[in-house]
Amino acid sequence: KLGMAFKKDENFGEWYSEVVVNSEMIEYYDISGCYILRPWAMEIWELLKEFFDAEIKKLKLKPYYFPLFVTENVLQKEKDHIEGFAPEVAWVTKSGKSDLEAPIAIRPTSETVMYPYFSKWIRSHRDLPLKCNQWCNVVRWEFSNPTPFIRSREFLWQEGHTVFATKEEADEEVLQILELYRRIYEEFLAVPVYKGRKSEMEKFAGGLYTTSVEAFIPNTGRGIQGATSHCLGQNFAKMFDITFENEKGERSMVWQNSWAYTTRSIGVMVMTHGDDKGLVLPPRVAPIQVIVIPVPFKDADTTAIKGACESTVYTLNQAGIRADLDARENYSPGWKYSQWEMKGVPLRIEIGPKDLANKQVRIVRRDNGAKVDIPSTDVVEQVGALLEGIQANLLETAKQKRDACIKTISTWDEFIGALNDKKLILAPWCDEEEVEKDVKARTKGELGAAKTLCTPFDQPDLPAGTVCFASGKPAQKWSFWGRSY
Ligand SMILES: O=C1CCCN[C@@H]1CCCn1cnc2cc(F)c(Cl)cc2c1=O
Ligand SMILES: [Mg+2]
Repeated sequence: KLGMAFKKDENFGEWYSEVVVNSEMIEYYDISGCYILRPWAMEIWELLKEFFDAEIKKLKLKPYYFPLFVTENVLQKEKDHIEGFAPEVAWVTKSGKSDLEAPIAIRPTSETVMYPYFSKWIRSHRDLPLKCNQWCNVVRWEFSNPTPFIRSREFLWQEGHTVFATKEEADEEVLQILELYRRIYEEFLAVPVYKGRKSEMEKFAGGLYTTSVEAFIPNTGRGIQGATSHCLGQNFAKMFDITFENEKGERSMVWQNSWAYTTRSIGVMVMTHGDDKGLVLPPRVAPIQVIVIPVPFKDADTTAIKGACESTVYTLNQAGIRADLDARENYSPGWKYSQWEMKGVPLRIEIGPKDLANKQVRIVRRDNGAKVDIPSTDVVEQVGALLEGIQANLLETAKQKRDACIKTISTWDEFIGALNDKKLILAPWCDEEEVEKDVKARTKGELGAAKTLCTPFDQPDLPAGTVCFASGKPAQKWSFWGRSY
């Protein structure tokens, strides 16, 4: 069966589940919140990883792999680090029929796994900076509605954990990594994001401050954290006794960062670009950028047509373009068009007897359906230009849709109105946590409460005398508010 049963603008949740399955990214699994990531998803993950890993290697990050398991007493090391998270920790309590002496946790994140060894490895300033990154899975036994890529009980991520002698070095790296996350979203996934700082209430409790890139899903009117880069300050140095002897022979505590992005990024891309024909892939993350399909005609020379298709694929591959041939005999061209549209392949090339005779190929764009006939000799240049055009068009279109959802407000009534209109709200705020808590309390409901998403680095000017939309006190900053994933 082909085609979508649900429409994006009518049944977003069902549409999304259908797209990730029909495009062969996801297979549902018999444990709730767990999903099988199939090649069409893993190849995207690998393309993102290729970029990010190369970039952090330039920053001198070293690859590590720490154990999946952490003992109870180490995990509990610091109450406030894991307060509130305890219910989502998964525990191993038995092996075979026998109970383990002490339960062992499966890592939900790796601070407590790594930092005792950072303490052991770091003695002198010569051991700094320490730059550790691992690509792995983590488990968080969440109970809120599981969603493929977006919220799952196991997910893939990279987690960077770095250690510096000075706060200045840490502060600088936090922003370098955040810029890489922006690039992942805007340059690869074609998803617009805002860089900003989390509030004291929303930040990572164990850290000093949290920065993030924030996306927005217009269909649900919800913000979504794309990736996060924390400065941990010296909090974990204190917890885990990570100190070093500086040049003057004094013992000092280190400054640390930690940062991550996850397979959630793939789900954000699906939600942003998908349409009622299925997935729409940005070329820079498309496992197949061009699918070439022979269009045989009753007595036409099918061998010649197939030959033309094969040489087109070869020529494109030689130019570094990810092209493939769909020469399956048991499917009609029309069926193939629908299937590759469902999988979101950016370009389709059709070659039939007429095209062969005219020494041309027909190219069809997935993003806007445009068809163009081009001379076979120009195929590499034209395909390259079209792929760049699609990449840019997807980002621009997504930016316009997101910007159309932004509502700048100044009063409580306007805030509630915008919230009900599924807007991304930009509001003047007094920056008091009590007020943030109060807004959460006053907007509680089945759709979830409103919260601060981030305080964007790029601040509009705040006229003197502007008051906080919720408290009426003098506003200190503009912040993004809204419901979120
Ligand atoms: O976000 C990152 C970047 C990469 C490394 N980690 C930090 C903070 C992670 C917060 N966090 C997030 N979720 C958690 C869930 C848990 F069950 C426990 Cl015990 C702890 C946490 C927890 O600390
Ligand atoms: Mg969580």
